[in-house]
Amino acid sequence: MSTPADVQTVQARHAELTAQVREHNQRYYEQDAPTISDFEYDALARELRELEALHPELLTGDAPTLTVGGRPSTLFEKVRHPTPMTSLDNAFTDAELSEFDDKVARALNLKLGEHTFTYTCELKIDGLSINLYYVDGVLQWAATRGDGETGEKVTANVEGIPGIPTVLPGLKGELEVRGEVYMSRAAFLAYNVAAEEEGRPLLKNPRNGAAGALRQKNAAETRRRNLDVILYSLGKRDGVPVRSQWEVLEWLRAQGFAVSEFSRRVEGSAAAALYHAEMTAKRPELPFDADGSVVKLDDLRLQDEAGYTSRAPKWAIAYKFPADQAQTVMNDISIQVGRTGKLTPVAELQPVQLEGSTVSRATLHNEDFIRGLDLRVGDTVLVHKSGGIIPEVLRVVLELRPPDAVPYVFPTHCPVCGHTAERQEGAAGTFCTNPACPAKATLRVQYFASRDVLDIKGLGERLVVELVNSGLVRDPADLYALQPEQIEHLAMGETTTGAVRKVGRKTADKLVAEIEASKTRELWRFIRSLGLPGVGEGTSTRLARVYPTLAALQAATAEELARIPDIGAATAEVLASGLADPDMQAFVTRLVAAGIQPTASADVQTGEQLAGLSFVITGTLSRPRDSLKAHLEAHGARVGSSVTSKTSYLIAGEDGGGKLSKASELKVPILDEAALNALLEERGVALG
Ligand SMILES: NC(=O)c1ccc[n+]([C@@H]2O[C@H](COP(=O)([O-])OP(=O)(O)OC[C@H]3O[C@@H](n4cnc5c(N)ncnc54)[C@H](O)[C@@H]3O)[C@@H](O)[C@H]2O)c1
Ligand SMILES: [Zn+2]
Repeated sequence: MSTPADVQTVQARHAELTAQVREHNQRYYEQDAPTISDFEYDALARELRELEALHPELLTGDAPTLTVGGRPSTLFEKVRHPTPMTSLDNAFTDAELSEFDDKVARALNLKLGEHTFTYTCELKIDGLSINLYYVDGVLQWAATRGDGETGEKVTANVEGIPGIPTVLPGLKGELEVRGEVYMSRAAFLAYNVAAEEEGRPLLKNPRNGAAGALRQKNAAETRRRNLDVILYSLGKRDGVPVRSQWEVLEWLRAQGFAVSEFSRRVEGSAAAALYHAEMTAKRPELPFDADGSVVKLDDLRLQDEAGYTSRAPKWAIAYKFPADQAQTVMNDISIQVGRTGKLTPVAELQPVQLEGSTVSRATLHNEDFIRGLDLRVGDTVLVHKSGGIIPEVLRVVLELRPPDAVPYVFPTHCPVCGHTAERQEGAAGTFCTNPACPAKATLRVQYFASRDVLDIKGLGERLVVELVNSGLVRDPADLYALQPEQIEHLAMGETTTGAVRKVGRKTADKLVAEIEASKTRELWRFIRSLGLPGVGEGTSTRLARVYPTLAALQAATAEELARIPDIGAATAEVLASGLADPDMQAFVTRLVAAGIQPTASADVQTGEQLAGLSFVITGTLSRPRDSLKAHLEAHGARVGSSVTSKTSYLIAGEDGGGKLSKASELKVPILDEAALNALLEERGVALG
C-alpha cells in the first residue's frame, strides 16, 4: 500500500520527468540543438516509462512517451505521410532482447519456448529519418518524419545524395521508401577541419550535421555537408513482390537504392544478440555513427499480425550500444601554440578507456569553449569521441565539482616565448603577438612543407625543429637559401638504439633538390602557404583563379575580394588586412626574391580558366559583343548586362557611356581591349 506522501513524490517525479523529456524532445527534434547526450536522455525517458508502467493512472493522452519526434518546422511545406512513420522501442541488455522475443510470441499467440523467429538485424544509423514517396515509379517528394503523421518536405535537399533513384521503371501505384539520412564520419571530420581553419562554426556531431543540413534552406550549405543515405524499409508498397524484411533490403538494392552492407538474417534472438555483440566490437571502425542495432521480425505477414503500439512497431526493437562516453577527471589545462600563433587549450585528463583506446587529452578549442562549459581544473567531465575519433569534452559533472575549483583564467602570455597574447576582433582565438615566436616559426615551416601545402618531401617535423633551433630558418622563405653543407650535420631523429641520426650528405643533396623543385608548385599552394586566417584549399583555389600572381593578390582590396564567389564581405576584410600586414608583405617579397615561379592551378581546365569571374561589356569593340560574350562564357566566366558590386571587370570599348561611371562608383576595375587581351593571355585563354 502506498502512503499519500509516496503518491505525492511519485506524482512530482512524474511531472518533473515529463517536463524534462518534453523540453529535450523540442531541443533535439525541432531545434537540432540538444543540451544533454542521448544516453542521459534515454535514462530519463526510461525512468518515465517505468514510472508509467507502475502507475498507469499517470499516463495521459499527450504524454511524450506516446508520441513520435517533434513538430514539423514552419520553414518547410508540410506533407502527410501516406502511412505513419514510427519510432522504435529500446532494449539495453541481452535479457531485454529475449523479453522482446517473448513479447512477439505473445502478440502472435504462440506458446513461449516453442518458437524460433527469423530476424533481420541491421545497424541503427544515427541520422535523420526520411520518407521518399513515389507514384508510378516517379519520386514525388522527400520528407522528414516530423511527428510521424506529418513531415517537412525537403525534396530539394536530398537531391544529389547518392543512392536515391528518382525514377523506378515499370512500377505502378504508390511506394514509400524509408531510411536514414546521415553524415559519414569522414565527411563530418573533413567538414570540421575546414570549418576550424576557415573560422566557421563547428558541427557538434554527425547527426546534428545531417539534421541541420536536411532541415535548412541554403542548398549550398546542404551540399557542403556531403550527406549520405541508407534505405531500409517500405511504407506503401503497391506491386512490390516481397515477403520478408530481408527481401525488402534485396529489392531496394536491386532498384539502385543505397543499402547497408552490415545487415544479416539470423535464426532466433540469441543469434541476434550475437550480431549485436559483433557490431558493438566493430563500432569504432564503422564509417558512420550508429547507436545500436535494430532487430526486426523478418516475415512481413507476421509483422502485420503483431502490429503497432501508439508509437512503435511490436515486431522490432532497437538494441542500444553501451555508452560511448566516459567520465574522468580533468587534471589540468595546457596550452599549445599553433602555426598562426593561436593558443589552443587542451584538457589533460586522467587516462580513461573509451571505445577501445586510452584517452588522456582532448582539445578545448578556445577561451569561449571553456567558458561555455564553465570548465574548471579538477572538474569531473564527460568525454566522447567526436566522429568516432577525436576526443572531446561534452560537459562538466557539476555534482562532482571540488568545492575549491575556480573559474579558469585564460593566459595573457604565450607559454612558449612569453610575449603578450591577445584576442583579435571578430575571431574566437587568442594569438601570440610575437612575430618571431619560435613555436610559430617551427609550425609555419612545417605547415609550408606539408603535403597539403608545398609538399616538400623529406622535410619532416623533426628536421624543421632542428632548422629553426639552429637559426638557419626563421620563416619558410629561408628554406630556399639552404645549402647541403649547412644541413648534413643536423640531427634528423634517433636510430632504433637511441643514437642520433644525422642527415648526411646524400639526403641533404636530395632535400635541397626537393626544396628547389617546390618553387614551381601550383599557385594555390603558395597562397595557402601564407597561412591567412580562413584560407584553406577551397579559398586558395578560388583566389588563384582570380589573381595570377602573389603580387597581384597582395594588391587586392577588400572590395575586390568580396566580389569572388563564396567570399563574404567579412572574410574579404580579414583577408585584405592580413595581406596588407607589413610582416606578410615582407614575407611575400622574400618568397618572390627567392625565385619561386608558381604555375597555374592544375584544377583549372580548359573551359574553366575564367571560372569565378564576371564581366560586363560596354561600348564598341573590335569584335562583335555577342561573340566576345560567348568566348568568355565558354571559358567559365559569367557575362552580365549591368554593373553591380559583384562584377569583376567592366570591359569598355569606345563610347562606354553610363556603365563607366557606375563602374568607377562601385570601384569595379575597367579593362580596355588591350588589358582584356593581357588578362586572357595570362589565363591561357586564346584571344578568340
Ligand atoms: N539528446 C537529447 O536531448 C535527445 C532528445 C530526444 C531524442 N534523443 C535521441 O533520439 C533517439 C530517440 O528518437 P527516435 O524516436 O527517433 O527513436 P530511435 O532513434 O530510438 O528509433 C527510431 C528511429 O531509428 C532510426 N533508424 C536508424 N536505423 C534504422 C534501421 N536500420 N531500421 C529502422 N529504423 C532505423 C529511424 O529513423 C527511426 O525513426 C534516441 O537515440 C534518443 O537518445 C535525444
Ligand atoms: Zn609566442
